This record gives sequence, structure tokens and C-alpha cells, in this order.
Amino acid sequence: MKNAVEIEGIDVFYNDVQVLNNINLKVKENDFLAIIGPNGGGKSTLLKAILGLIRLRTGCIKIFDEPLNKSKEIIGYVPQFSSFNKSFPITVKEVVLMGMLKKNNKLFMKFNSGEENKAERIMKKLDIFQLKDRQIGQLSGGQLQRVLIARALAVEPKILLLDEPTASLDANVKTQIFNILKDLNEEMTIILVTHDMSAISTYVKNIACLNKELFYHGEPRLNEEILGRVYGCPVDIIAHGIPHRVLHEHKEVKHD
Ligand SMILES: Nc1ncnc2c1ncn2[C@@H]1O[C@H](COP(=O)(O)OP(=O)(O)OP(=O)(O)O)[C@@H](O)[C@H]1O
Repeated sequence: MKNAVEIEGIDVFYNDVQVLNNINLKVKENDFLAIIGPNGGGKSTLLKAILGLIRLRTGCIKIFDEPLNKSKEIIGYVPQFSSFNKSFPITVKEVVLMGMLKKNNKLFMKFNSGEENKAERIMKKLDIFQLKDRQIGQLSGGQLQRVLIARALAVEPKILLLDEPTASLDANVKTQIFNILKDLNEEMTIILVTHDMSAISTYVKNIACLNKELFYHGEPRLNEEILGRVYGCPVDIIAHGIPHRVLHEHKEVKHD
């Protein structure tokens, strides 16, 4: 199986502060990888590096065996929810169509019937077609997240990156979003940043634990030592609420 993403020895600095240190990571085609780790651990930075938005001090990133700058493979990106301006006066359909702008380099929002049809297909797939003329400021969090995923799908990506797609959503909506991602994973490689430990054991195929360095990469089964090292705090704080399937060798801590 091909490598969708191959990261070789990358270091990233913001000014003089190092945020990623010698990261090596191979993500196979059709993987469903969750990047987990503490706040400020460099997870979003790693996604931006895969998108080619961050200058690497050392190392390189290949997408389907091509260097980032030569890669023709298209990557879809769903940014952190909080970074999206909900007050911008734009409809659901317009947001999805905007996803095509990058590919076609259009200056004005004029789309041909093929593009309109494609946007319609994607909106139906994500069950937001009935909302197509709604202003985005009038959507629920879960609906807006589906719109942002639809926008990312408009470029027909082979790799979909998502930055905390279920943050601040309630449990039912989280499940909906993860089910959508599970379906999409049939067709594309998915890499997401998440703090949602409960979804990890159910949906993802592999995890990467990041805190400036990559502490673990593999199946979503962790032991206390790795979690303690990556989060840098006593493991029973992290273990709270994590299913034991994730904490493979975790033993019940008895409190008197
Ligand atoms: N543009 C920037 N300029 C300077 N420092 C930055 C910039 N972006 C991020 N940082 C810093 O780099 C470190 C890693 O940030 P990053 O957003 O990648 O972490 P994260 O693991 O995604 O965090 P969180 O879980 O809180 O979203 C943090 O200390 C952050 O403050």
C-alpha cells in the first residue's frame, strides 16, 4: 500500500521557539489517523506543515511520493471551528462552491453547471442540501461542521485533514460527524486532530501522540508510560474518561 503522507525528520520553529522536533511519520493510503496530544503540542502546526503552509527548518514531506511543492494530489482541509467567521454573510451553497475556487482559480463567484451539480451532490451526501440557502450564521454547530467538511470535499481530495472537527459539539452530533468521516474514509485518507478520546477507539485506525516530538505511532492502544510521557502529567488524570480499550494496559486505579 502507498504512503499518502511521508514526513521525514521535520523541525519547525516559530521565530526561535521550536514546536516540532524531528518528526518522522508515514501515513498509509486509506488510513484514518488521529493526532492526539496536549494543548500547544504542535498538532495544528503538523497539519499546516502537511498542507505546505509552514516553513520547515529541516526535513521534508512527501504526498504520494512527490515532494510537497510538486505534489498534484489534492488535500482537503477543515480548519479549527473557532477560526471560522460565522458572521460573514454567505449561504451554505456559496461556502461549498468556494471550496472549488482554489482549484479553478476563479476571481468571481461564477460557476458552471457541472460545478453547481457537484456542489449539490456533495451537499446531499452530507445531508445539508435542504439548508443550501441558509446563512451560515443561522446554523447549529454540527450543521456548520458538515458545511465545512463539504467545502473541503469540493476539491475532490485524496487526503482529508481536519483540525478538531468535533470540538464543542454534543455527543450525538460528534457521533454523526465521526460516522460521516468513517464513510469518507472508504474513499480517502483521513488525518484529524482530536481531543475526543472516546471516539478514538471506535473510529480511528491509528493514532499519533504528539508533544513537540512524536511519542507513539500505531494502533489506538496505549500504555500508561507513553501517555504519561506525551502529556507530561500523571496518567490517572488523562485516564479519566478514556475507554480501557484505548488504554490497553491500563489498570483500574482504586481510590479509597
Ligand atoms: N503563528 C504562530 N506564531 C508563533 N507561535 C505559534 C504560532 N502558531 C502556533 N504557535 C505556538 O506553537 C505551539 C504549537 O501550537 P499548535 O497550535 O500547533 O498546537 P496544538 O497542539 O494544535 O494546540 P491546541 O490543542 O491547543 O490547538 C504553541 O505553543 C503555539 O502557541
